[in-house]
Amino acid sequence: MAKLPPSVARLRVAVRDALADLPAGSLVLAACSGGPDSLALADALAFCAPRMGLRAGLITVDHGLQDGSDERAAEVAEWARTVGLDPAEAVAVEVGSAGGPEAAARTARYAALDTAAQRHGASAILLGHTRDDQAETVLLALARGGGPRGIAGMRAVRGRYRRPLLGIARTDTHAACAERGLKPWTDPHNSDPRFLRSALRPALEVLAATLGEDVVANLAQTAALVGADTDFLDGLAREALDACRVEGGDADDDSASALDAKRLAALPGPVRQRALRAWVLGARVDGAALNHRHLDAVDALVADWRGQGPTFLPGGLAVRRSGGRLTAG
Ligand SMILES: Nc1ncnc2c1ncn2[C@@H]1O[C@H](COP(=O)(O)OP(=O)(O)OP(=O)(O)O)[C@@H](O)[C@H]1O
Repeated sequence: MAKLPPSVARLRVAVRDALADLPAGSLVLAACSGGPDSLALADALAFCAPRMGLRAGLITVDHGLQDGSDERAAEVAEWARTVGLDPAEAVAVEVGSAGGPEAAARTARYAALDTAAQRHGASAILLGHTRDDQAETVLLALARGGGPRGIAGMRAVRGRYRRPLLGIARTDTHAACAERGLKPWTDPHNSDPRFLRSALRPALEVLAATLGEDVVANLAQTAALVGADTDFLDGLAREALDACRVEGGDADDDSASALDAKRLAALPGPVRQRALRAWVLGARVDGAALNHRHLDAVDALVADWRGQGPTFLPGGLAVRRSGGRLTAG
């Protein structure tokens, strides 16, 4: 019997490990662009799922942004049927313009994937982000001053989404496609420098040439380490937040409860700042527009209190301190 190529084996092990906790009979969907990463992922899923007592399907989203994208999506769905993925669906979406082309496509894509998962009762949706994508994410977060939350990069599990390939090199997904005779589609955006990630690729190549090939793995490893620390601190912050809550504000008001400023001030900075972030996010703030300057201003009401006025957050939420209490409304 021919030996399994290492790239194919690594992908299958990664997919198997990522699905190990799912009960038998669960449906897992691969989100597949038709590109090499998610095609290799879908192929590994088609192999692993039946051997694990799981059901497996594929969703490909047609963003309608390029000529022939509908045909490409139909081809991906057709291929999926041939390898036994069921459901195998091409879903067309309308892409808006909010936040720029990449963000608008992403928003439409995730909405379509969520809807498909609900329609089919899927337990998990798999994304094909690789170790190289993770390294790019970390580099971008470092360059933008993203802080630990940004440097933690993409999470292996986020709600129903899973990323089995975060530890797998892009060279492996490409090799696996070649070994398995898969014909990935090359997204012209992936080499279009107008798109930020594409623009980062040469920067990573320079870093790898200067510091050694391990740079990509090390950046991805940094994300995993920082992610674990961040999760731990977030857990402490949630407990601390609950301990700081006091009755306050208008009983009819569904805004966040009031907080005891003195108790907050006694917390270590990293825990306090995370607790305050969790608190405002629970108070109908526009989370996507919330940045560190907003959070610093909220923190100053506790840690640098000089009788200052309210701090206004995206979405119109006002955080104020009075009578030793912090309220948001
Ligand atoms: N049109 C799409 N339909 C379904 N899923 C998609 C689509 N585009 C992206 N995805 C999912 O999101 C992941 C990340 O997409 P992105 O375009 O950033 O990645 P990529 O590294 O170019 O991956 P790929 O080689 O799979 O295209 C993909 O691996 C795939 O799981």
